[in-house]
Amino acid sequence: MSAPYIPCLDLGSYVNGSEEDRKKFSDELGRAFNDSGFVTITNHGLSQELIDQLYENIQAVFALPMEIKQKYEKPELAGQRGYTSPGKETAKGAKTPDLKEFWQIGQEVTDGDPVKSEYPDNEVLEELPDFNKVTRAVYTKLEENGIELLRAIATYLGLPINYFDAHVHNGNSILRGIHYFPIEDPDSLPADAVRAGAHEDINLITLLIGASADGLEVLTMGNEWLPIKAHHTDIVVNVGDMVQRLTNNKLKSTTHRVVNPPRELMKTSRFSVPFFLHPKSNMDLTSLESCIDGLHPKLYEDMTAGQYLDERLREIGLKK
Ligand SMILES: O=C(O)CCC(=O)C(=O)O
Ligand SMILES: [Fe+2]
Repeated sequence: MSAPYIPCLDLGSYVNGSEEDRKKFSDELGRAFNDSGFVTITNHGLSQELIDQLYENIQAVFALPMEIKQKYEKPELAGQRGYTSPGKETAKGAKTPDLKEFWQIGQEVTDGDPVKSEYPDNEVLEELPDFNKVTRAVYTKLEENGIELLRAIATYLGLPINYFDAHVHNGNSILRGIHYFPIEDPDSLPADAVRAGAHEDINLITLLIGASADGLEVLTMGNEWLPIKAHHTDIVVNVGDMVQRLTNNKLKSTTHRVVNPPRELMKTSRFSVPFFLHPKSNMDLTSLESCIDGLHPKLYEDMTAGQYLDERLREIGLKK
């Protein structure tokens, strides 16, 4: 169950519901994104079996010896595919890198779309053949959910329901498996070292599969950190900077972080799997005219999604 500030919505009522149910879902989603920028979602169509397989596989990857994992670390890909070791990503504006390692999986283009040439190949993990199959299934399901959520947002914004469809078809989305590793000696850490420093997501929207332990917090409008209490099987969904830009801050890309566990749990791992839904790089993120008026002057420079992503990857240290 989530705190009332973060509503829990039934995605099944949108995907399979009546016109009235769909309108209600889209209004509630839009209002929440206008307010806290976060919701949790039930009835998302990912079976418990698939989620369990995902976690088994994610845990198995990070349990591999470092020399195996590093075979799949390609700094020239700016962490966008395969493995990224501890100490590489630093939240924008922070000095100390996050206490995490991660693995990224990107889009597979299979319909002859020329956008294929823009995407590096996925790293195929030879040691765990199931990993590639399971993560691909999760990628596809989360992408489908994300497209439905963007349709509901388009309706809320008064845009044609399929406004985002062509932009996200074969988009540059990323599934990221994260391991927040055990901290053996907390006293040896810099005082500002955290699992994930306060940040906003870069992409359109993020869908996060039930993190394996507490720790995720969002910054409320009252400037307080609120822990997210999602049920293990729920998906947490939040607005990213690309939707915030497009809507000239009508929908909020809310700051969030992952805090370190209490001292007695420092030696435990935390796993989570966000899916960062990105459009194709040529999507224009110029703020919608309908979101600009005397009370809401235009805040952002015009930019494409590709230009914006490039700028942000440099800011967080993944791209040199
Ligand atoms: O691990 C989590 O619960 C959140 C991760 C996150 O916010 C991110 O990777 O952008
Ligand atoms: Fe995030």
